[in-house]
Amino acid sequence: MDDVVACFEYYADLAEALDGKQRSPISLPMENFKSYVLKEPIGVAGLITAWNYPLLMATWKVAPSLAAGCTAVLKPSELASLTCLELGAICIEVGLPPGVLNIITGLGPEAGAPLSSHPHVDKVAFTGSTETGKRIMTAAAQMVKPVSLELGGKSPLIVFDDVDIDKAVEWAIFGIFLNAGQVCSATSRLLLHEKIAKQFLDRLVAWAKNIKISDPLEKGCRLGSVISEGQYEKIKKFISTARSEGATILYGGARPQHLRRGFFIEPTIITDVSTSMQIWREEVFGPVLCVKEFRTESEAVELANDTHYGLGGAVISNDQERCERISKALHSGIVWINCSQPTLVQAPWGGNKRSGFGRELGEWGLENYLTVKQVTKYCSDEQWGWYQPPSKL
Ligand SMILES: NC(=O)C1=CN([C@@H]2O[C@H](COP(=O)(O)OP(=O)(O)OC[C@H]3O[C@@H](n4cnc5c(N)ncnc54)[C@H](O)[C@@H]3O)[C@@H](O)[C@H]2O)C=CC1
Ligand SMILES: C[N+](C)(C)CCCC(=O)O
Repeated sequence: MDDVVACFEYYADLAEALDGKQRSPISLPMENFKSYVLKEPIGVAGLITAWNYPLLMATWKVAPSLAAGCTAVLKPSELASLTCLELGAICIEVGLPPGVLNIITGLGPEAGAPLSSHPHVDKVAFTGSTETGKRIMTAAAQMVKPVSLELGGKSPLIVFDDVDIDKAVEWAIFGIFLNAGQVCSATSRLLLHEKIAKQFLDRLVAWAKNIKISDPLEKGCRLGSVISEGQYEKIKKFISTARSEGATILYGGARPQHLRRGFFIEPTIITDVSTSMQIWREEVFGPVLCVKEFRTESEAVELANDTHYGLGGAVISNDQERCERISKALHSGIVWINCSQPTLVQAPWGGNKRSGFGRELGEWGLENYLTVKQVTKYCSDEQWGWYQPPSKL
């Protein structure tokens, strides 16, 4: 909720600053023309979001689209619509004019698809799976409608041998078990320097054992159930496929013994992974971490970039120059150094490759909903002079 509030406050400030940025002059190499730029709302924004951070993901789109001066139609996930409906109620309470923010609920094909293909929707911003992202892009293409897509990921976390083990282990845990791993940017592939691998894995298991798994409403809960039975079954299938492909389930992999009901899965750590395995290649969207070892920096980078995705990436090392080098080498839209997941509303958020394109948050998030208009004025008193003037007689 704090992040939701911070996001609305941030874009309220950017909305005010936008007026001051209008008519910004373009420097030209001649005097008889003057040009400036207007930034105008793109029109009606269609906003389609997923269930994993339902209110926050909606806010990342609603706040900048309204700040840009657009009207918006929000279609939250059918699995988690209530907080967005509550946002609608708050908008009425605070006097947002009717029609500025519209919220429609329903299934993807019935409510989301018509929004992405509708001729009166001028832009679609989407967060969700890569498969749905492709469908939305295809539908929007028929109207030559701009889209921004924030899709899945299989983000790497590289840990070198010069780190404080417990500090790094905590980031590794936070990077994959936060929100039960249902995070697009989760660092779900851990790359460990071979010199510390054994010690690191021992501590990782010790920390994983210590995670409080419970009803999320219970105080101190750090791992709740996953969203649905479908997701639960999908995650279990990923784990059983990893096992059948020859990987080792080092820890977890099953329902916690103290929780008989609910879609709970233990924090799961998988080793003996090869790069052809499904668990290395595909997004699980659950509390499942796969681990590989590396010897050299270049091997670490090669393994980190061995994915069709490109949302996040992280490196933990005490060698700051190495961290900078790796930040440049990673093919992703976000790099965390000596941490994983902290998200700042001021900084751009989004991915490359099959993780999508376009950036949310920061000033880039506002640009998503603005179109750029150049205004060019001829300011000479002279005749233009391209054609021969006809005789005045
Ligand atoms: N990377 C990410 O942020 C997320 C990834 N996922 C992954 O995707 C898998 C499926 O989860 P879903 O919730 O079904 O994700 P999804 O991508 O199908 O749904 C996200 C949103 O798109 C809408 N939608 C679905 N089909 C649509 C269509 N044809 N046109 C327009 N809108 C459409 C849905 O109603 C929902 O609001 C999960 O198991 C997970 O692995 C899910 C949520 C977020
Ligand atoms: C804020 N954060 C990083 C925990 C989640 C952002 C949304 C996502 O990547 O699923």
